[in-house]
Amino acid sequence: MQELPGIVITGASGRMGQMLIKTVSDSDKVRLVGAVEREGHDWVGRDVGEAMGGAALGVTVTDQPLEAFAKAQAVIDFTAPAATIAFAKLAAQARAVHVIGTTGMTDQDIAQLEPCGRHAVIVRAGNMSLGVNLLTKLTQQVAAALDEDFDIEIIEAHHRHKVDAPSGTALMLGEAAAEGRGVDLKDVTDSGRDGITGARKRGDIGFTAIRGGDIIGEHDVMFACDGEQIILRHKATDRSLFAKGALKAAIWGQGQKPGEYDMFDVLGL
Ligand SMILES: NC(=O)C1=CN([C@@H]2O[C@H](COP(=O)(O)OP(=O)(O)OC[C@H]3O[C@@H](n4cnc5c(N)ncnc54)[C@H](OP(=O)(O)O)[C@@H]3O)[C@@H](O)[C@H]2O)C=CC1
Ligand SMILES: O=C(O)C1=N[C@H](C(=O)O)C[C@H](O)C1
Repeated sequence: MQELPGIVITGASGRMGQMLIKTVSDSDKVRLVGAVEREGHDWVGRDVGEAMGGAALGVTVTDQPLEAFAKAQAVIDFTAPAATIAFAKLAAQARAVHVIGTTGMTDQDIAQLEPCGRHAVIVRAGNMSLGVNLLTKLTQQVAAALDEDFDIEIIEAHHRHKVDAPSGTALMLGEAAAEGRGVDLKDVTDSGRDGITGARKRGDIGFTAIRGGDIIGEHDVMFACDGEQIILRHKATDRSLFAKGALKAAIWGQGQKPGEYDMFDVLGL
C-alpha cells in the first residue's frame, strides 16, 4: 500500500501554524511528519502536540528545515516573507511541494520564487478558501461588466496582530478587478488616504484596511455609482477554512509538474 503524503508545517507555533498542525494531524489523507520553528524558539525540541497544550503527536519541533523537508512530500508555509523565500529554496532542494499562504511579499520576493518553481511545485495564494477564490472570479466578472461610472473600493478587516496591509486577499481582489477592467492595478491603486487627498480619480481602485480585536478576515468589494452600490462580501469565521484549503493544495500538488500555481488551479476555477 502506498504511504500517505508526509507534510511539514513551518511557523508551527503561529496562529495558522497551530491550525495547520491540527488539520493535518486530524486528516486521514496525509501524515504530519515535521514541525519547524526558528532557532531559539522555546518549542524547538518539544513534541508539537504537547507544545500546543494537547496530546503528543510524535513529531518533535525542529529548527533544521532542510532535514525536515527531506522527509516530506509537501511543506505548508504560513510565516513571513523572508522566511518563505528561504523555505522556498529548501523545498525546491528537497523536491517537496511548497504551499505558500504567507502574504505581504513584495514583487522582488515573488521574483525569487521563480527559480524554485523550476525544480518543485509551488502553490501560492493570498487566500486559500474556496469562498474567497470564488469571490475573486466574481469580482473580475462584475468589473468587466461595469464601466468606470462605478468606483471600485476594497475594504478589508483583520485582527490586531496582522502586520501587512492591504491584505493578500484585498490585493487578489484588486488584481481581479483591474484585470476585469483591462488595466494594470499598479496604475490605478489608491490606498492609505489621509488628509487633503483631493477628489477620487475616475477609474482608481481604492483600498481601506481595518485592524481590530480578533477579526479573522472580512473583505468587501464595493462598486459604487450615482444612485446605487453593488457589494460583494466574504467573511471568514474560522481559520480552519484556510488550513483545509492549504491541505487540499498540498495533496493536489503531488504529481504535478514543477511550476508556480495558485488556488484557481487547485480548485479548478
Ligand atoms: N493565504 C491564506 O489563506 C492566509 C494567509 N495568512 C498569512 O499567513 C501568515 C502567518 O499568519 P499568522 O499565522 O496569523 O501569523 P503568526 O505571527 O501567528 O505566525 C507566524 C509564524 O511564523 C513564524 N516565523 C516567522 N519568521 C520565521 C522564520 N524565519 N523561521 C521560522 N518561523 C518563522 C513565527 O515565529 P515567531 O513567533 O518566532 O516570529 C510564527 O510562528 C501571514 O502572512 C498571514 O497574512 C493567514 C491566514 C490565511
Ligand atoms: O493575516 C491573516 O490573518 C489573514 N491573512 C490573509 C490575507 O492577508 O488576506 C488571509 C486571511 O484574510 C487572513
